[in-house]
Amino acid sequence: MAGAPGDVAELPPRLAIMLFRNRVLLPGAVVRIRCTSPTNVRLVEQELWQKEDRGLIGVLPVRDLQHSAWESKIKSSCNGIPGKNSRVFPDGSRKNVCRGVAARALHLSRGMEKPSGRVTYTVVLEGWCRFSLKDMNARGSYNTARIGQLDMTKAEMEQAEKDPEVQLLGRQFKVVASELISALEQKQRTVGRTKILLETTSAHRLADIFVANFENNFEDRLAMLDAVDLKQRLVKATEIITRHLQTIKVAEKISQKVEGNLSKSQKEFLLRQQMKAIKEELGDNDEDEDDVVALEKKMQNVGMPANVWKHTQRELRRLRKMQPQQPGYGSSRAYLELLAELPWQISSEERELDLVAAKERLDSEHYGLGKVKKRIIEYLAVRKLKPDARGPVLCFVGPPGVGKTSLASSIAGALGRLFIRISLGGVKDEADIRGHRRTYIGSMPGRLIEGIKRVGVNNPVMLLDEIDKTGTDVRGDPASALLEVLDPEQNRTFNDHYLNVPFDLSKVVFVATANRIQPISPPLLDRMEVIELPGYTSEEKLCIAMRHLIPRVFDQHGITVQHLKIPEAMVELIIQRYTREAGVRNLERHLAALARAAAVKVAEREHSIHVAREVQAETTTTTVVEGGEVADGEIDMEVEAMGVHGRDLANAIAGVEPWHVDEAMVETVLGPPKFDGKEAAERVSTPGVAVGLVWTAVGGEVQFVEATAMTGKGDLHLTGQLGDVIKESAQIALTWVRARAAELKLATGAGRGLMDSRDIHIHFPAGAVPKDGPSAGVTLVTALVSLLGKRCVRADTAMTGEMTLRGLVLPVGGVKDKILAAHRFGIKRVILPERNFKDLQEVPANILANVEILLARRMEDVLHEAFEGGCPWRIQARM
Ligand SMILES: Nc1ncnc2c1ncn2[C@@H]1O[C@H](COP(=O)(O)OP(=O)(O)OP(=O)(O)O)[C@@H](O)[C@H]1O
Repeated sequence: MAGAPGDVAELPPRLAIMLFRNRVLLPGAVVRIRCTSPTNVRLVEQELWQKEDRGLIGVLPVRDLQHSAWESKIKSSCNGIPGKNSRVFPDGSRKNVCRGVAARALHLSRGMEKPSGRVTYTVVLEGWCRFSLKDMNARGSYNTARIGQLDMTKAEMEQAEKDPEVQLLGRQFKVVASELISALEQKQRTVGRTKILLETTSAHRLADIFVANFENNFEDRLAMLDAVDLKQRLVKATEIITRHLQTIKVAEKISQKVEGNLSKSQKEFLLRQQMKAIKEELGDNDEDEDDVVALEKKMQNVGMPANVWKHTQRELRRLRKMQPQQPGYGSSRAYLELLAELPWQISSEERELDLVAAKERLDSEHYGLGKVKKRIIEYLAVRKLKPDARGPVLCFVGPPGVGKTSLASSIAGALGRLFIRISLGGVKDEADIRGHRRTYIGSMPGRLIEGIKRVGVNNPVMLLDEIDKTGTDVRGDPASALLEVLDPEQNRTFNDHYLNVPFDLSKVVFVATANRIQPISPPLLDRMEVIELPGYTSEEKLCIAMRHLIPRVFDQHGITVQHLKIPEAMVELIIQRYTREAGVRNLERHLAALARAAAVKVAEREHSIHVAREVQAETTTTTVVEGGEVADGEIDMEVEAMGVHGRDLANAIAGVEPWHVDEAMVETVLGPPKFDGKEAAERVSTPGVAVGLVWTAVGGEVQFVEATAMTGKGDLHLTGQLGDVIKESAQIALTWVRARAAELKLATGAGRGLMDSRDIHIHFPAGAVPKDGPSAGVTLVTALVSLLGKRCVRADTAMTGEMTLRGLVLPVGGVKDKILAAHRFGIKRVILPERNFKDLQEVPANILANVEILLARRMEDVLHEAFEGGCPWRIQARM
């Protein structure tokens, strides 16, 4: 026996029969079965395992219901009754279709023997050819049957295949079969082996194999088994496979239709669900994803311009693709959060500008400053008439604490806009204004965008504080970035490097402040209108303190005039002895210190009142009986404790005298006076010291110049924080003095010796204030003449001015500030270059009434006024 299944030479007349419950083995099909029942185990053992040759057995399909019936039928009717080989159906009918398939074992394996002695076999069987059951013998340990071969032999088959009808049916079947293979191939199932069979195997054999492979229905398989006739078999197989093919096609169509009906968003939803599931599997936190959704929602509502929205969408997509642990996720998120938080469309409502109210507001918040307030009102009036007018940017220039910031905030109040202060002090990097590009690690938006984010509206009043303190270095020029900010043409599309999309700053009202004009770059200055605030006189400071600072400080510390009284005299004392500033910042600080001290006292008082009442409550819960007699049980009046907490505090101590600030208290709180008005007199009490007036970033300043002589070769040494110009001034001063030694009567005696053989050392001791102005020439000469003539300069005199080699005194700047500084310092006489006369108009009258101004054209005039009478070289002053 050889060849492929179906190519049957001859079957033996009797075969051992194995019953297949609800399964049909067809020729060409391969099954793997595990035999555990004693009958089958014995069958396998004897018919297959113990035979050297490959054994053949008969496989007979039976229905479940039939199974037991068969057992009995086989015993009663099938056995030994030829012609009764019929299949018994549940309805009791009998059909003459009792057929099976002879099968050969391709592989056999024997299971381990169990302790009970039982063994099992696993058999791989291949269907070989159909047979009919003639009779069954169940007398042995398993069934055997006499059989008759049904399938044709190879030679008969070849003959039959020549029939054109068989050939046609065969071709038809192969067409359907190959269609099925291609349909399955599309689904990427492994159908390779079946495909090969299609080309190499005859149609009738293929029919059995296809049905065995693709059809699970017991009845159909049974029908196939019954189809002994070739034509019938091909027709049956074509029908079964066609049906199978249709089912696949319909399923395909339905799934395509369903897919087509899914909208893009549904697909996205499905994909997201899948992603969520995957993330859950991976243990990734899904909160971030929810956050991103919230972020996107927020962004949809902030009214971004279309181009920004497009850009944002792109960034969002990028973020979604990232894992939260991935580097760059955090920065990408922070960036998107900034985009979501910026007020693209949010403006605070600008109320109708009431100029009268604005003026009242300015007056109520600031004392004096008449000119400044006038200019602000003009500025507001223009805005009222033409709201989108591209007026100049106001720039308040003045020393610290003169109210620049608070004026800007009053403008915001008058316009009904929000106020934001951007500090530009020390900004040297352009990125501080414009932000870093996002490629930098730790990049951030610039201060302007950051400020806009903080304030939350796109039309605030933005104060560019200390605009003069921006410097230029290798990291770029912040001033040029500011130019763009302040230019109405350009700030509509302000481009912050970090933001990377334009932001409209055109609705922002810019106000700037500076201590000095000089450091501001000319193009920037050109875009601004400078309003100077020079500093206050003592009288102005007193008024500011009484009207504005004290009420504000009290309010900030939760105390009232019922707790503390600061008399004017004490405020004056603080102004004179504890502060020497142009503004009122330190004054405010000192007043705050007094208020704090008072707050402590008030709190202590509160505590003592509280305890006293409680004691009273306990001891006075006694009975008071009219007539003065105490009678048990007769209660007329009960005395109750008073609550003195919280708001009752003011009432509780209402009866208590307010705390009056006196000199002793000022000293206790603020320490001993810092300035006593005698400093100048003390310092000029030795020859070689002169008092000059200089101008610095913090306004006018009093400056001592000390000159000494020591053994040397007649060199000049200069110390202090000095610039080149002042060094030159010192050289001119020495040259001038040496040239006039005789005239000044310095060239004789000790003076002469000092002049020629000794080094001169000039020192500017006042702190670390850099001094570069040219205006120290006059003071330097005076100090040298004092040193060499061994005469002291008048104690109450200060001077300012530059000079030429020929002794002409040149005009200088900042005269008003310098005179204010001298006044603060307690100096009574100021020597000025004659040509600065016009500057005196700016000096408040009350100052001029207190400080004597002496004007000089030549250096000799200055010297005449600087030294106290009796000067040996007294020169006629030309005033
Ligand atoms: N004329 C004034 N009337 C009332 N208060 C004033 C006046 N000038 C200054 N102040 C008060 O003095 C304090 C300091 O003023 P502000 O902070 O505006 O000074 P500034 O000139 O901006 O100083 P800086 O240049 O240091 O920022 C504030 O409390 C301010 O209200």
